Formats: sequence, structure tokens, C-alpha cells
Amino acid sequence: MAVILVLLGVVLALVLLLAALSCSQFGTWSRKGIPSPSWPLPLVGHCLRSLLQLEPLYQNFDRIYKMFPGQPYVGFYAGSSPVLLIKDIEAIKHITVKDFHVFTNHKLSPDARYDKSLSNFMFCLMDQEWKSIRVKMTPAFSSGRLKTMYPQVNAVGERFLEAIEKKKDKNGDVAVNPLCSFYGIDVIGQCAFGVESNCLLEEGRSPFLNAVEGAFRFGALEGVASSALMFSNFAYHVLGTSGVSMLKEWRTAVIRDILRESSEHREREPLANRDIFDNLLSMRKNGVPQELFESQVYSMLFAGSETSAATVMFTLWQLALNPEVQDKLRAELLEAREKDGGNLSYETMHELRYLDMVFKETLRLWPVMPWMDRVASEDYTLPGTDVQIEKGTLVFIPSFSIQRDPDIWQDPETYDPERFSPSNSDNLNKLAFIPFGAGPRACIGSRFADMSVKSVVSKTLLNYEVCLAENTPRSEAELKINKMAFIISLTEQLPLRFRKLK
Ligand code: HEM
Repeated sequence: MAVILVLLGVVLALVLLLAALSCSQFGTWSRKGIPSPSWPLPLVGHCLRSLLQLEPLYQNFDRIYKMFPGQPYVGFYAGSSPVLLIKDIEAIKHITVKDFHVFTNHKLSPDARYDKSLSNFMFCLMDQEWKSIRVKMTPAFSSGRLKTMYPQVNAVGERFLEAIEKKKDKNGDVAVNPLCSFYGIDVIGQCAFGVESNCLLEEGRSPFLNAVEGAFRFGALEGVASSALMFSNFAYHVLGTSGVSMLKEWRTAVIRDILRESSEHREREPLANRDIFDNLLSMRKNGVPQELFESQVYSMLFAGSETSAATVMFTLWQLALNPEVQDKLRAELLEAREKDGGNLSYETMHELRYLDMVFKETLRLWPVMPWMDRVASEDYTLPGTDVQIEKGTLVFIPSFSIQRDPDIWQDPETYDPERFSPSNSDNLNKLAFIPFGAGPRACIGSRFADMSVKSVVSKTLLNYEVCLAENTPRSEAELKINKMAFIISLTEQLPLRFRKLK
């Protein structure tokens, strides 16, 4: 009994010590005169609701954003870390573009001792190492390369239509989110992994899907490790040394085997038209080490599949909620298809103005990566202000909140593609539309995402009227948002009704 009491005493003392240490920076924002919500809590700062999984992180940040209307910056504490939330658009331009050399890196840069593969992902690489990989990967996303991948993407889109037919019930209802996820994985699998994955039609039987899910579906422990990495270096190292990390090597073993096979296959049977995977293979041939090469392949899959899938899902849902927008878009698509002799070409698809407006409006309301971060690599003063950002400070750019800010957007909660019409361009603050980030570190795959989302949405509308099913959520409040994920995703199936067009 006495031993137990002593042990409990030691644990309690340790927790109290940790709690006290975690508060050591809590005076940062008041010292600087930067507005900040009151009462940060030991160990969690202002993120208690997210840690208790009552709301996803982006909603937590959105609450903080809205607490200080009219203020350009807000300081808060994520765990023990002081974070500067930037609301001012000019300051965002400075951080992401003009003074990029100071804010080159993300905080999410895992320690290679615990997270070897992940620490080599393009998103996590730092400084020169990041630059060297980014430069090598950029040609994979040129217009010419995208055009040559368009037929491959279209072929996956055809399978999306087949999957709708296969899945729909007697009312024509289909849970659309799994199909969108399979579409996202098949497209990236095909163009960046060199595999004919066909998750759309094979579903559970697809070995590629099983491998991807095995490697990248994070559980609660991995979620804790990623939050710890973001918000408490100390907690991340404690977890790492105890064997808890985000992406365990054994998890990637199966997917690594598939990659080995697909690399050998591509070398034996090269494609006539080069794709992202060819670019990755050339990189390896030209001296990029195997581990770094593998991580770039995984990072395409990781960063490119669920993001595009969620965008397809939100677009179809918004079109079902807004039938007049859907009709207008279909009219544009039908006219273009007729002019093109029955098939939408790559060039035509990119000329379709209303399709682009719909794509942008969906990403304005649903930027599936709802915030971005940067870390200051040296002491920095925000131009035109006396706001000092010390070396090592974490800076957040809350795209979700900015893209719904009523001081920037008229009637921001309304889905209205017309706000992106050319006639409205004078009223639009383009810098406040940042679903793909901004500056040299913006999403490398944005144009690929544009192509793959528009392609499958066009195909769907040319073949189906997309309607609300009985149990489709009618409003945002009814959506069951995943409270654990960094990207915006749903925890429940989203049914939509598909009526075949004559
Ligand atoms: C609608 C779909 C997508 C959205 C909304 C999206 C959004 C983003 C955002 C916000 C960032 C961070 C940008 C920043 O910090 O400034 C990012 C980075 C990245 N994205 Fe995407 N993305 C999408 C699709 C894709 C696709 C299809 C690929 C690959 C084929 C991709 C690959 C990447 C990579 C590798 C990075 C890290 C870039 C770097 O650190 O240099 N993304 N994405």
C-alpha cells in the first residue's frame, strides 16, 4: 500500500511539474500587447475542446479568430506553444511570399529517429533539402504533363460512373464519400504510383487499397503523436522514445513492396506519355536516395488523394443542395461536349468558366486543408507594424476562417459561384482565396487536383442529375465532421441520389 502511495505521489508530482513547465510561455502575448483569449489551460492551452474531441482543430481556431473582430493578429496557445494567428491578408502575403526565406518550413517536421518515412515527405522537408526535391518534382505538374495524364484520369472517372451504377439502391441512392475516396486513391495510384489500383470496382478486394489503408489510416495513438509534434516538442519526444510515432515503418512495408513491383514494371514497360510516377523514377535514377524517393511517392498519395476526394464530395453535395447551380453547370458542359464532338477535351475543360467558378466556390467554403502553418527561422518584425515574431514561433494562416470572413466576403456562408465570375473580379480579394496555400510552398499538386476534380464532376453531371436523398444532410450543421483529422472529412456516409439522364 505504501509503495502504491509513493508511486502515486511521484506520478502526481511529475504531472504537476509538467503542467507548470507547460505554462512557462503563457505570458508571451500579453507581454507583446497582442490580443489573446483568456485562461489558457496547463498542457492544452486553448485547445481543450479539440483535445476532448468536441470539435476539430479548424473550428477551435475559427472560434479564436472570431473572438477578435477587426484585429489583424491574435495570439493563442496550442498545448504549451505560443501561436500567432494571422488574420491580415497583407501580412499573409509577407509571410508566404515576400519573406518566404524566413518562413520556409512547416512545424510538422517529424524526427527521423521516430518517423523515418514521414520526415522525408515533401511537406515535412526543410530548407535546402525541401527546395531540391520541390525543384525536381515541379516538372511533373507542368501543363504538358497534365495534358498527357488527362486520358488516364478520365478512365478512372468512367469507373466512378460504373461504381455509381453498381452501388445505387432502388431509389438511386449511393453513399458518395467512399466512392470519392476510391476515386482519389485510384487517380493518384495510377498517375503517381504506377498501379492500376481499381479500388472503385474492386473495393475491399483491392490489395492497393488495403495497403494504403494499412499505412495511412491513423488511429488514436498516431493522432496523439501528430498533435504532440505540432504543439509540444517535449510530448512528441516522450512519445517517440516510448515507441509511439505517426507512421511506423512496419506500416509502410506492404505498400513498399507494391512500389517495388510497380517501379520494376514501369521500367520494363515504359508509358508512351510520361506521368508523375515517371518523374519520380527519373529523380531516383538521377541520384535521389531510395528512401527519399519512396517518401515522395507516399507523400503524393497522402497529400493528393483524400484532399481531392473530399473536394469532389463537397462539390457534389453543394450541387445537390443548389439545383439551379447544377442546371447552369450542366448546360455549360452539354454545350462544350457538343462542340467537342462528344468528349470534353483537356483544353475545353480548362476553358469552362462556370465549372471553374463552381470548383472555386466549393474550395472557398470547404478548403479541405483548413489552415496552414509556418515557423519563423529568425527574429522577424511584421512590416509596417511593431509586431515581433521571435525565431521558432509558430504562425498559423487560417484559410477556413479567412475564406468565410464577413469583412472580406459578402454573405460568406452562402454557396454562390457567381462571386468568382469575371464581372465580379473587381470586388474580389484574390489573396483571401487560399485553399492551396500561397507562395513557393503552396500545394504542388493544385493543377492536378483542378483537373481530376473537374473531370469527374463533369462526367457525373453529364450522366446524372445529382439530388438529395431522404437522409442527406440539408445543412452544414447536420454534417458529421471528423473531429480527429487535420483535413476536413466526414465520419458518416453522405448519401446522394443519382438520376440517370436520358
Ligand atoms: C483539392 C485538393 C487539394 C488541396 C485543397 C490541397 C491543399 C494543400 C495545401 C493547403 C497545402 C499546404 C500549402 C501551404 O502550406 O502553403 C498543400 C501542400 C501539398 N500538396 Fe496539396 N492539396 C490538394 C491536392 C493535392 C494533390 C492532388 C497533390 C499531389 C498529386 C498534392 C500534393 C501536395 C504536396 C506534396 C504538398 C507539400 C508541398 C510542399 O511542401 O512544398 N496536393 N496542399
